[in-house]
Amino acid sequence: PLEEATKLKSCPLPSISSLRLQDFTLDDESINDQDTLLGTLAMVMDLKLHEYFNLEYQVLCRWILTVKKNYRPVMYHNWRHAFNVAQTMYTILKVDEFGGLFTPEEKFALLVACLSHDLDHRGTNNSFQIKSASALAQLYSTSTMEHHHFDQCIMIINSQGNEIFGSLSAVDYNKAIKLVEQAIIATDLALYFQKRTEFFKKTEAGGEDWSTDENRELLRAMMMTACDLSAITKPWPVQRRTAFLVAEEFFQQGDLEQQELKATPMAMMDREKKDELPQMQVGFIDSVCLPLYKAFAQMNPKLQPLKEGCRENKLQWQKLAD
Ligand SMILES: CCCCn1ccc(=O)c2c(N)nc(-c3ccccc3)cc21
Ligand SMILES: [Zn+2]
Repeated sequence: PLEEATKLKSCPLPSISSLRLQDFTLDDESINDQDTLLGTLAMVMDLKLHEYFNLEYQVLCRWILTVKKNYRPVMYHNWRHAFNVAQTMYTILKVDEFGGLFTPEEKFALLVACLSHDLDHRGTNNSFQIKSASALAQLYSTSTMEHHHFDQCIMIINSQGNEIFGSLSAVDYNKAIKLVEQAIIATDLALYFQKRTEFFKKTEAGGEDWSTDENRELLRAMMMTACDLSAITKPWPVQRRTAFLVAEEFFQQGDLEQQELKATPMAMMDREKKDELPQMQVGFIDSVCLPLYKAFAQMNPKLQPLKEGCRENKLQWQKLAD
């Protein structure tokens, strides 16, 4: 039978505007599975990355299909989440002042990392790996899931017919892989908390030189978090739906902790406390999300929609909490 990648390769690409891929308010529910694949192809092609890496189109198609297949059908950390994160990253990179800061290698690494950053997620977080002494926790004691996601990403990139970095020299291949690793590991929120104070100081002070290697690495890491959490910035109906998916995934972990680990889950994972969700959402927005989107809005007014969307959702959750 005709290979899936060959079928995908023969499909005409939708335009960026027809799928609204350059909108921060994009609701992925409006896009069918096939179009998430074509939309990903369209974003990579639009950034002219295939030319720069003389990427064979068939290899790019096969790689995207393999990545999508390696996401599990969990409530939140599934392929759709990876696609949404990549679409937000693409939209940020299309803001000239941001796109202009990064080389084609960095842009491709960021998109590859967004699409790969939660590969093979089981719907449980790092602390669950440690508490359950999972095989993954035996392998990686810190940023456990993030190291596994990177491991899966490399396994796919090195598997036959999926070698998207296949045309690179050994030196350039290692540089690309290092950029992807930094970006995927950066999605561990524990590392975001460690690095964000330095980032906020630099964005508040203004006049920072973001072209230095150190600052570009910091900025790439903060962009990964901003994209990873970007569901919190979406129009209310989209955010509300996503929040319930996240909460349900958390509750399923809480169920596992009670049944298998005989442990008491934390409030955010305890379905007996689901009435506290609106208040927890307000706390999450205030402590984790808003400061980050405010910093990005300070860097460039074209990123205001992220901050405004996040603020609007806080108001909506606050109303439900009162
Ligand atoms: C695994 C990390 C997920 C982070 N995350 C990404 C995007 C989101 O939209 C949301 C959301 N709406 N809510 C939460 C949340 C739910 C209950 C208690 C505390 C926070 C988390 C979240
Ligand atoms: Zn994620």
